[in-house]
Amino acid sequence: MITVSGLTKKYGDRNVVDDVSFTLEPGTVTGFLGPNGAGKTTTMRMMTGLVPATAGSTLVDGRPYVELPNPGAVVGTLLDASAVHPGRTGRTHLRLLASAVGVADSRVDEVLELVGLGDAGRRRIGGYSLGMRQRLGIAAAMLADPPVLVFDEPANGLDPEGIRWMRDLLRGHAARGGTVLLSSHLLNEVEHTVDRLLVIGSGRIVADGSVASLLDGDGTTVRATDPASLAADLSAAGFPVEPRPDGALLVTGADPSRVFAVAAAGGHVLTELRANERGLEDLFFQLTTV
Ligand SMILES: Nc1ncnc2c1ncn2[C@@H]1O[C@H](COP(=O)(O)OP(=O)(O)OP(=O)(O)O)[C@@H](O)[C@H]1O
Repeated sequence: MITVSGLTKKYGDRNVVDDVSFTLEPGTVTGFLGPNGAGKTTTMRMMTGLVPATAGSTLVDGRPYVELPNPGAVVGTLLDASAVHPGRTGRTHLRLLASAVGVADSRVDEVLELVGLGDAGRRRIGGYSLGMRQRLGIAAAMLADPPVLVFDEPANGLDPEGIRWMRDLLRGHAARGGTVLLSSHLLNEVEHTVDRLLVIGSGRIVADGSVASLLDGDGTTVRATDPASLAADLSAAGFPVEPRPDGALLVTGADPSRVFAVAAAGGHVLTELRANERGLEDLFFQLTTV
C-alpha cells in the first residue's frame, strides 16, 4: 500500500502542491485527474523522490520511498517518456536500464513484446513516434515487474487502439493484485480504466471517490405525454422540477423509482425514465473552478 501524507511543494512563495494526502490500495487503478498545472506531475515526482518535498511523506508498505533498496523493483514509473537517448535502439535503452535494476536481458525482449514494440525494439529511438516512446517508457517501468505503477499521462500520443491496449494492461495489472496510479487531464481517457478518482485542482485534492459515487446522485430525467401535469404532481410531492427546452423534466433529489411512484399515482403515461449521470466533464468543471 502507498500512503501519501501532507505532500507539499513550494516554488517561491507559491504552494503548487498543497497538503495532498491519499492512500493507494493493491488491486485498484486510481485516476489522478486535474487540469494543466494542477500539480499532478509534481505530486508524482515527489512520491518517487525525483523532486524533494517541502513537507510531507510517501510510504510504500510503511517505508519511505527513498529508503527502498531497489525502488525500480517496487514502483515502476512513467514520468518523462522523452528523457531517452535518440541514438540508441529501444532494446539497448532497456538493456541499460535492466542492468541498473538487476533484471536479466531476456526480460527486455519480453517487455518489448508486451508493449507491442517487438520489431521496433531494434530501431533507433530517434525515429519513434510519440506513441512508440510512450510504449517504450511503459516497457521501462515494467522491466522489474514492480507491484506498483505510477504513470504520468500514459495516454499521451497513443491512438484509440493504444489507449484501449493501455487500459487492458493497467486493469490486468490491478487484477493480479497490483497498484496503479495514472494521471490525466482528459477525463474520458480514464473513465473506463479507473476504480477511483482523485481530483486535484490548484494543488489541492478536491474530490476522492469511486467513479460511480462522483458521477451519481443528480436525480432523474423523465418524459411524459403531458409534462406540465406531471411537473405539477412532482412539485406537489415536494420534488424540485426543472422543465428542459426539449420537453424532458429534470427532477432533482429523486431517484427513478420515486418519480415513477408519483407518475403512477397520477395516471401519467411516461415515454422515458432514467437516472441522471453527471458527465465527468461537468464534475471536473464544478470541482476545479472556484
Ligand atoms: N521547477 C519548477 N519551478 C517553478 N514552478 C514549477 C516547477 N515545476 C512545476 N511548477 C509549477 O507547478 C505547477 C504544477 O505543475 P505540474 O506540472 O505539477 O502540474 P500538472 O498537473 O502535472 O500539469 P500538466 O498536466 O500540465 O503536466 C504549475 O503551475 C507549474 O508551472
